[in-house]
Amino acid sequence: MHSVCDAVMSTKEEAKRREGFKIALVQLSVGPDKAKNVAAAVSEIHKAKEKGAHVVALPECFNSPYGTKYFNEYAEEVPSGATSRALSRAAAEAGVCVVGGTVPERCGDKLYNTCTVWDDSGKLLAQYRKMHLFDIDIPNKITFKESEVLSAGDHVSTFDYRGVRFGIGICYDIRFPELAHLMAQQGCSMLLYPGAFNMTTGPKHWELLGRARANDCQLWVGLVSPARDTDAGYVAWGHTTLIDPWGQVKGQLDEKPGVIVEDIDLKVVEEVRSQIPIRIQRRTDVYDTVSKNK
Ligand SMILES: NC(=O)CCC(=O)C(=O)O
Repeated sequence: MHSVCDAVMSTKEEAKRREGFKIALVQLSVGPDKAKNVAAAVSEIHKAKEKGAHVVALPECFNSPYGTKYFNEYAEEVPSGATSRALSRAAAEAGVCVVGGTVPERCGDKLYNTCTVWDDSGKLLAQYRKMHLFDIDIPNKITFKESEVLSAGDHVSTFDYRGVRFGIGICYDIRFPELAHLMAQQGCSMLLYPGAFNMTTGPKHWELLGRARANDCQLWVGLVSPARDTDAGYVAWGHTTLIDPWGQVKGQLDEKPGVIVEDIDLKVVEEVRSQIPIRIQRRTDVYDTVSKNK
């Protein structure tokens, strides 16, 4: 039987929980050995738990090198594939929520760039397929065409954990403020973008876009990259970054493997939103962003 004292304690604990949580953004070294990549991710999930993390986020394409020629070979079904099963088990064993970066997902004859999210019992909480495919051509710098191999997702994906609503975008998705706005409108306090920018657009836009989305949606943003491997066909910028709802960088790695473990204070979301009330000042009589697909 629960006493009044127990009830007061649990209300206090609940109130504290609502104030925030600890996040780990893991910048992994990714190579051609899939099993090794997945084992490294699992090991980092356990280490993050030891550092007190409640939510652990991995980078884009963490089980495979990033490149159109790799996606078919490394693709797995969700949630039956080996990588899904390993993430589910790691989340349950460590007792954390795992935002599983991305993996090439096979579904029928289609391939997607997909993020899976696992709760602390190992249950699949969310599955998001990259909506804006990375097709760019900057002459003499970088040409990339994900759409040669991948199909685009068409659903916005948010999930709730510890009473907090999170939204997911994948890398190039961050260039599209409409997606971020939809997730903010749906009640998100934090957006997580597993991403692998490159040596041309990374220095120019990675932090800028993260700060822009944090500032215009007034929420926390986490950008999670693989570490840089200069021998890889696609060289990632790295610089995993955590940004607060004021648009300020609260933590940033360089190009090497590493992890950011930080407290996420949810009161800052309310503070910014009440002090600069753009959310209620939007001229939706003139413009709007609406979702046509939940
Ligand atoms: N993996 C990606 O979507 C890369 C996006 C990118 O580098 C960009 O500049 O945008």
